[in-house]
Amino acid sequence: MKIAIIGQGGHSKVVRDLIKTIGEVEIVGCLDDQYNAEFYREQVFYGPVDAARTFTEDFPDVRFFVAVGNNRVRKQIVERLGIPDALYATLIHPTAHISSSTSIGPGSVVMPCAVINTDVQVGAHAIINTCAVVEHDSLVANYAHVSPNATLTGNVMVREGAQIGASATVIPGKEIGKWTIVGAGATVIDDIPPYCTAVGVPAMVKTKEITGGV
Ligand SMILES: CC(=O)SCCNC(=O)CCNC(=O)[C@H](O)C(C)(C)COP(=O)(O)OP(=O)(O)OC[C@H]1O[C@@H](n2cnc3c(N)ncnc32)[C@H](O)[C@@H]1OP(=O)(O)O
Repeated sequence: MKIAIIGQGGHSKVVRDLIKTIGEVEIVGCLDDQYNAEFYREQVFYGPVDAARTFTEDFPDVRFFVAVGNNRVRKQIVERLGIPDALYATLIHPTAHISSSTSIGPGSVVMPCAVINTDVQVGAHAIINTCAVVEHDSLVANYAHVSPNATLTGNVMVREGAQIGASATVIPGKEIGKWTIVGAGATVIDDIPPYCTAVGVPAMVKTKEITGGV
């Protein structure tokens, strides 16, 4: 598979490393708004994000991956490009355990040693980060991020764009509202509303966002 990576920050570095590990995937494009001109270096195309549209015409077999860690920015880029879902790659590290009954949407990545158990749904452009555990019947919706070492126990619903911070735990059956951030190390024992930040053990709502979602 040939792939064009969108975004050149820290998350992108890890994604490119994962791609090397997978093998059989060749990076043919690096797109980021830090490039204001289009050019080739060592047979790899570099250019601004919007070059992705013309890229699909020149290289119809290329798949795209938005490797931007910020959930909101990732969504904004996907919406701005309007590329069909089928042209996004789904990337899974070979050390991740994924149940055969799990579905993972386009543009999502599963990092090393993550475990995604039975009947989980992972939406599009989501991140299941290093050593995260997503237990049975849970949902990780579009643009959500389960950070390194976080644990979603059974039947947990993580709504669109929400982030579960590193090493946080959500007990069974709880819902994390869309675009909410659960702080690192939190233990969630109640539903958390959308558009807020919740921290601590047990997790309490700390700040209500005034900006809303994307
Ligand atoms: C590979 C990767 O890097 S993947 C990325 C993984 N990233 C993470 O896990 C980061 C998760 N983010 C956090 O935990 C952040 O601290 C957030 C989002 C919860 C809060 O960030 P900010 O909005 O910048 O809050 P800020 O640092 O100003 O702290 C606000 C208050 O919350 C407290 N607080 C912040 N984070 C936490 C936390 N994780 N647990 C407990 N309390 C916290 C602060 O002590 C402060 O308390 P005070 O008002 O009593 O002084």
